[in-house]
Amino acid sequence: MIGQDRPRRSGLFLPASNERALKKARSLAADALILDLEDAVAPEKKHLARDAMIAALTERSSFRPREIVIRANALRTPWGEADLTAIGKAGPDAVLLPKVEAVAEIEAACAVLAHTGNKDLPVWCMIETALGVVNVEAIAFHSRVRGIVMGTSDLGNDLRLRPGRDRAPLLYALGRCVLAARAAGRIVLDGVHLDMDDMEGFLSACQQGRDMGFDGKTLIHPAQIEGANTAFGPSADEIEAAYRVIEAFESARQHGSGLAVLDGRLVENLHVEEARRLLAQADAISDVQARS
Ligand SMILES: CC(C)(COP(=O)(O)OP(=O)(O)OC[C@H]1O[C@@H](n2cnc3c(N)ncnc32)[C@H](O)[C@@H]1OP(=O)(O)O)[C@@H](O)C(=O)NCCC(=O)NCCSC(=O)C[C@H](O)C(=O)O
Ligand SMILES: [Mg+2]
Repeated sequence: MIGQDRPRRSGLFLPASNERALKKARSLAADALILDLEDAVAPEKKHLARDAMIAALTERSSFRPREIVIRANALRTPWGEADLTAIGKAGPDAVLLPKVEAVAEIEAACAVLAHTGNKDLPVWCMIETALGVVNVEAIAFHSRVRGIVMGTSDLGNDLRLRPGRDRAPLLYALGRCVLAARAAGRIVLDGVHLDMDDMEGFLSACQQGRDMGFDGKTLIHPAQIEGANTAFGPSADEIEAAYRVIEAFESARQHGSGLAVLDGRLVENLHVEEARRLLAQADAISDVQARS
């Protein structure tokens, strides 16, 4: 696993062709910026977006500590090969492949990247079709894949479902993708909430995604960043509870027991692992904040 230690609570999409958004992004508290060359960019602006992406990456230090991920067009489109060639040369933190349905697409993308001399670029895959969900286990376990990102809008369309406010019709696909990503040790990000005026619905979707095990959520507007960072980051109460769990367990170990009881609840090794993971995430967030 590479770079799994950094926070990915919020992954903000922005069209690479949007100069104002690119400028704004340098001041935003998103953990990752996903510069889009795909669906947010009109066909006549694809070249412009690619050039803007290359220019942005020559100034990458101005975006730090944010992770920079570029979403390419698929290789089956007229722009995919040129996108991957430019991305391979520019060297972002990761490339995001859209609408991945089979391992062969990852191999083909990696072959284009390798032609540029970039053989190690982490690959994130969007799962946003029925076939993608069916093949998500093989996709997640591919050795170059580091992240799985849900494309819930395209997926809903492909499945012909109506997500509703509670997203119940999407839950099987979301859960299956979390399962595959966790089994393979990958990052996994939830899909976007398109209604920018519906903050209540957005926050509820963040909580649902957090409860399901997602690392974070993809976003479309700066106003969504704070809610995602709060929902997917540990709260002050959780941090305090984590310290207490570790302390209680270590004290029990010193007295020769493999179990502790804290506030009437059993504490086992797995809870200590969970507490240490939470504290490591809190440290990673503090580190990012200190570098902002
Ligand atoms: C939707 C938007 C076009 C709205 O933009 P705008 O009209 O500029 O909004 P505001 O006036 O409210 O913006 C206020 C300031 O914030 C900046 N801004 C806005 N959006 C972003 C952004 N995403 N990243 C960075 N900065 C942003 C504006 O520039 C204003 O700042 P300033 O200039 O200083 O005043 C726009 O939000 C947008 O384009 N959002 C992203 C859309 C996108 O990328 N969509 C594709 C990804 S989602 C997807 O594809 C779904 C997936 O594949 C699936 O299938 O589910
Ligand atoms: Mg999509």
